[in-house]
Amino acid sequence: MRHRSFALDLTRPLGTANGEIRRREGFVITVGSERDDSTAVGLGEATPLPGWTESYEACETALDGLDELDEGGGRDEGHSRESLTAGLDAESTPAARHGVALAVADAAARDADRSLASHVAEEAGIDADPAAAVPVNATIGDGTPSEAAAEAERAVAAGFDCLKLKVGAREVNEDVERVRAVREAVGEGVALRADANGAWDRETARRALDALAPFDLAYVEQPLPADDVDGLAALRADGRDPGVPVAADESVGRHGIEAVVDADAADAVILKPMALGGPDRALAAALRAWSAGVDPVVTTTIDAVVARTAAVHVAAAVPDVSPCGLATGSLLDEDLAPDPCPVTDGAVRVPTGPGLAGGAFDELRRP
Ligand SMILES: O=C(O)CCC(=O)c1ccccc1C(=O)O
Ligand SMILES: [Mg+2]
Repeated sequence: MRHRSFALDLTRPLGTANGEIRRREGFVITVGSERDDSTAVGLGEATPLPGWTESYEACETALDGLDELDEGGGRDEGHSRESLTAGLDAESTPAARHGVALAVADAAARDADRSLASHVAEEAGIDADPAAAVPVNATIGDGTPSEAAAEAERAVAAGFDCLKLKVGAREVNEDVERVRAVREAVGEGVALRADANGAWDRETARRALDALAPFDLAYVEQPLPADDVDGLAALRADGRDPGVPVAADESVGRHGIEAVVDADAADAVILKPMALGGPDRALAAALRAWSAGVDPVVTTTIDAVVARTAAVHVAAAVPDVSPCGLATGSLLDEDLAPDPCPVTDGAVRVPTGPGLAGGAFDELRRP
């Protein structure tokens, strides 16, 4: 196993209630084949986002430790590909575990000559064939009402029929005007989501949801802080008509899918493979949600192309998946490789494999 670092700037900062995301720094990870050196090299990506995952430094330390273990012991002493993943803790170093688990899964899928989606679906015990395409939402950061409306119009012109607008960075009244401007700009046929990133207290959240109800939002993501799982449950149990459905994001990362489902805290859950510790863990969480009647939505943490493509495969493995937050490649100013699944008509085509995307990342697989 090897890793090397990368840094990518966003085209412009993505404004959220929790500050701006300007730059993404992470690691590309490769693992060798178990059969011989000429076949599959698995590729992974660990792109930590503090607040959501471990720090860059903690991620690097975890990966360094694993590299040493791999070199010191070698496969003869039982350091199989799978045991690499087992050496990382998903709770304390989710991004590092994501990167390694992805590289291991990619190598296994390539060895079996099938797509990553097929591989992770089978490992998760899913019978249905993975989807050939995944619907996606456009992601619109904080900005004035006219900026938001202009971005929304551009997204709809580009084929999106589901938009997610960041809210909670300004006063509720201003966010209501932003959502109104977007709804007026795009008309009724487009699904709108809002993401408050935990910005509101209970009273403000109630006021915001009541004021946003006329605009027919598909859901508001994380209207309350991550720790207020009971508050989320109370917000959605209120029984208002029209009500605004609630999605949990940060709460899933902080307390786990089980706690969110058990508390009846959400209509939908946002699942970020990078924050949950790997494609396998994100897919398991999606199945847990799905079986409880909670709608799973897979998103990136504004990752580079390797992790973004992996998240597309995870989403493809979820039966009848709702639009996912995977159209984040355009937010980056540059990338590690050309995108093997660009967005057309509001959806991304799932690469057929083998592994992540056939030969699309061959440059990155070189030592
Ligand atoms: O869901 C999307 O559209 C894109 C992903 C996204 O919004 C996001 C990206 C990085 C960190 C947090 C979040 C979030 O959903 O809160
Ligand atoms: Mg969110």
